Amino acid sequence: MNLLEVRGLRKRFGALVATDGVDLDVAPGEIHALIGPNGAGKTTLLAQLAGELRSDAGSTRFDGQDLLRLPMHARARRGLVRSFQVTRLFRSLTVGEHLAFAAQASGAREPAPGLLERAGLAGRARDPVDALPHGEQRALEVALALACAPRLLLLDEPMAGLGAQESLAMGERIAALRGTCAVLLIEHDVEAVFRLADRVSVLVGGAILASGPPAQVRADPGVVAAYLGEAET
Ligand SMILES: Nc1ncnc2c1ncn2[C@@H]1O[C@H](COP(=O)(O)OP(=O)(O)OP(=O)(O)O)[C@@H](O)[C@H]1O
Repeated sequence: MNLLEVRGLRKRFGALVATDGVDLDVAPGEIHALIGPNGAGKTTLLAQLAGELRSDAGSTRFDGQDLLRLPMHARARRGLVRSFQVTRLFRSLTVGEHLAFAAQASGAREPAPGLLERAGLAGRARDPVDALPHGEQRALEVALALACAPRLLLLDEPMAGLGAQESLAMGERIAALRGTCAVLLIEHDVEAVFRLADRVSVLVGGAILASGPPAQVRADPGVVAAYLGEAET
């Protein structure tokens, strides 16, 4: 059974149809990448799934349960967790304090053992977030989401703004989650996506153009014409 099943999802902003009847499946433990041109509706779709934006029509089932009326925090408690940028407000708190808050907010008493190591932040628990280099702040964002014990982690461009080395390290950390929690990630770095993902879905004009294993999607003439031709040159 799929962990996430999205059917006919729609979202309109005035006259603009941002999400135009999206069907999407995410299997337990898989790494699923959502790619597509700028303005295709990727962030909007992620916000709808997280419960941050209300959908106009369609259904979203998570672990067999209809999410329609569930607000964001209730979705997070069921294991559908979106990562957010570390806010400026709390930058003087330590890495350990951030993780403790995130764990408590999700109903756990403390962060799972080994979380810092899994996030690539071993030895950083007592450091203020201010002191972390950019790559480690992005790693902390993933760690905060992991502290909420996700079964499906939603990541919006986790490699954006990272250098080549940091980007590779982030990819390895995401790959290490395979099988323990599912990941749905938006990413513009096409090479990273095709290395990392078990399945890739391509969103164009608010609708899914293709979905399948990376090699199949990469060879799809419709995908090449609509996105990859441009993204890979
Ligand atoms: N709150 C909003 N109000 C009005 N229009 C919006 C709003 N949010 C997004 N849009 C529009 O919806 C469309 C989809 O935007 P979205 O940010 O979801 O695309 P995206 O695929 O994530 O793009 P990018 O890759 O550039 O981040 C765009 O035309 C955008 O301008």
